Amino acid sequence: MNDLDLEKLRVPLAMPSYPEGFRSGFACFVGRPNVGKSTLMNALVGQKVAITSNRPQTTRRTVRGIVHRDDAQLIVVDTPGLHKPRTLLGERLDSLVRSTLVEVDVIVFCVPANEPIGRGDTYIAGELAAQTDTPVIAVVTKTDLADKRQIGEQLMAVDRLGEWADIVPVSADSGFQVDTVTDVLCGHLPEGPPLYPDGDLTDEPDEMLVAELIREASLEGVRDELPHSIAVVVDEMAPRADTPPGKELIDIYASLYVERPSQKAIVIGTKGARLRQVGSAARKQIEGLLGSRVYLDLRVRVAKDWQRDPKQLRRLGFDQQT
Ligand SMILES: Nc1nc2c(ncn2[C@@H]2O[C@H](COP(=O)(O)OP(=O)(O)OP(=O)(O)O)[C@@H](O)[C@H]2O)c(=O)[nH]1
Repeated sequence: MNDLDLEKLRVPLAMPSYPEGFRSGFACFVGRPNVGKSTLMNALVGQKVAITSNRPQTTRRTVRGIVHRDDAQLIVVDTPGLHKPRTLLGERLDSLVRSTLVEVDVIVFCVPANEPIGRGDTYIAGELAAQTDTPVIAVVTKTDLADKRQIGEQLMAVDRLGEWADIVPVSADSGFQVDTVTDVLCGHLPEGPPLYPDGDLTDEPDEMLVAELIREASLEGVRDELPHSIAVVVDEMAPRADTPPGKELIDIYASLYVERPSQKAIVIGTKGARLRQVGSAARKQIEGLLGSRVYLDLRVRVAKDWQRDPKQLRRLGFDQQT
């Protein structure tokens, strides 16, 4: 997992010209798990770059999506949900979030419209109040799941939680106010040239996106603590040599790590049926992402208690973020 070196990214591209008053910069989303951060980011960018699921703490890595407009370029940084750390992985995720907060131009604090404000929201609002350098936009998400009165009450409740530069209700699902969120965020960016070439949607390496798609497929239908025990690493990814034109194929070898042998049995399923389903669902998504046919070789391995073991965390790519 790479630490974000936003300063390095601020080196402008050698652009021939850009309009007077063009703005560019970074926004990051915070909020407790499952409030819709990844879904909203995908809606802003217009393509699936961060995986989503209905299980809390799906996002473990910082994923960037890039929104291109005629007058601005907004780079969206998605972070894991801030939560009270229980494991070493949790601690590292929290410090990743904190280090991201100070480097962006605007912070988006997400609270869902359809759930009462809870301790998690209050905790994060307190963390945000402790920093005064970066403006915070409060966003009330999932408005399609609440009625008008509920949304109004939630907007007032969120207003009472802290000092926000703006409060915007939005639904990533229906598209309600998604453009307004982009407008408000772009308004907080400094003036400057585009930082990414036109058309780039993310700077995540393909291997990372592929690993996330496999992890997303493996989360379908698993229960309890298992989702947090799954990590995916792409071991090898390369176009197959000597394929005739039109028959190109990319070979991908990936390992799906769990923490205990009992979990391995669950992931593999009876006679390998579950793993085959996961492989086939992931392959379809990866083929869409890469625009090529894919051969996917998926192995399940046990990395005992990896969430608590610094050496294993390093091997699974969670080491460089603190
Ligand atoms: N109806 C509705 N559902 C939504 C909306 N946005 C997100 N969801 C659902 O809410 C769940 C969580 O969404 P995510 O985008 O993964 O949430 P997150 O905040 O990124 O979650 P973590 O990765 O756990 O921090 C998923 O099942 C989404 O489909 C929305 O606008 N409307």
